[in-house]
Amino acid sequence: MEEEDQALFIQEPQHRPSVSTMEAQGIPVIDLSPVTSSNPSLSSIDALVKEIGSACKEWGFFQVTNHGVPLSLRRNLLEASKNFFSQSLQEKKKVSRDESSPSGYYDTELTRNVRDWKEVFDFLAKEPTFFPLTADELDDRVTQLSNKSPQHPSHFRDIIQEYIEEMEKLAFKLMELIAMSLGLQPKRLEEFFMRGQTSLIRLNYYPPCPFPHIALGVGPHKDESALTILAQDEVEGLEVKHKTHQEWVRVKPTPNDYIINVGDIIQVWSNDAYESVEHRAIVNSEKERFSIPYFFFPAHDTEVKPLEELINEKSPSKYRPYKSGKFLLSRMNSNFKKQTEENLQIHYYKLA
Ligand SMILES: O=C(O)CCC(=O)C(=O)O
Ligand SMILES: [Fe+2]
Repeated sequence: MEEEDQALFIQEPQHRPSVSTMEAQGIPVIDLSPVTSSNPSLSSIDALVKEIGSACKEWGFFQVTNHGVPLSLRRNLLEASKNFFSQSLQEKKKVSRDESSPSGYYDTELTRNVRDWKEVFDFLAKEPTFFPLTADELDDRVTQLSNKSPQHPSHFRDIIQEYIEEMEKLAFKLMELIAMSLGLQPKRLEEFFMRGQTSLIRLNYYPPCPFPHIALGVGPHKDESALTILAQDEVEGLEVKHKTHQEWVRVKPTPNDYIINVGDIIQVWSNDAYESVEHRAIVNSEKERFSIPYFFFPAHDTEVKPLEELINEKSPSKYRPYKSGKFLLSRMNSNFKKQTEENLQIHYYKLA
């Protein structure tokens, strides 16, 4: 990052990290071998579906083991990410994100209008990605987005593409399990992703921060995705807002597992049965930290609304429909440039 004015990063007192934050006890660790091994038994899948359902309901966050993603691939991508970010700012800026495309390098992102202490590199999972041209709900013009590729490291594009394929496989498996846990047909949610996707992978780099008590790596937010699959390195930093006692709890790094969180879209599809949970990343003054979230998104023109099977007279729809791509673009715009008003949140679509 460039030499910066500290004032830009200062969080409001209520958002500042606390030194005494507890390490989370009980974030569910779920073994996916029933769906990743070659001959699973029906009863083990049944038990898995139940575990996923209660993790989504109670936490909105869980970790998965035996997920089937080759560890070597994850290590290679982490290595490539380290190589990329270790370059000079001038080199990194050759692949800068700009207002017309969300892909590329960026070191001035905001979350809810405060600067994050981080650098990122974003890469679209599909090329081209069809996306709304503007966030205006009345404008139906569509554009095609493509990726920026750094020169260095040399195999960057191949590694990231291979990794995205693995993330997609895992995301589809998780969507099936989540659908089943809601009492839906296993493939019920797949259709939203088959016509296209706006899925995105992000390389996060959090440099050591000289004032970690007043800044954050990523400010508190909920992911706009259907779900997110996060790889963290061995340095802790992720914190999750506990659903019942509303305190921040720290997620212990598990370098071989993945952290899964329910995003805003599942919250709406499930009509609030599963909620998208607020989370943030803290920074520290000594160690750098890397993380790699994969945000799984349906086609941009997907009209997101509670699923018919899950609403009835007794439990009516809690949301008015919105277009997935419009919401995402509005958030991308407000993360890119400081706004005068509060940025768009999922509760905006909530029916009174
Ligand atoms: O770095 C982390 O652990 C979390 C990152 C995150 O929440 C995000 O990029 O949306
Ligand atoms: Fe996030």
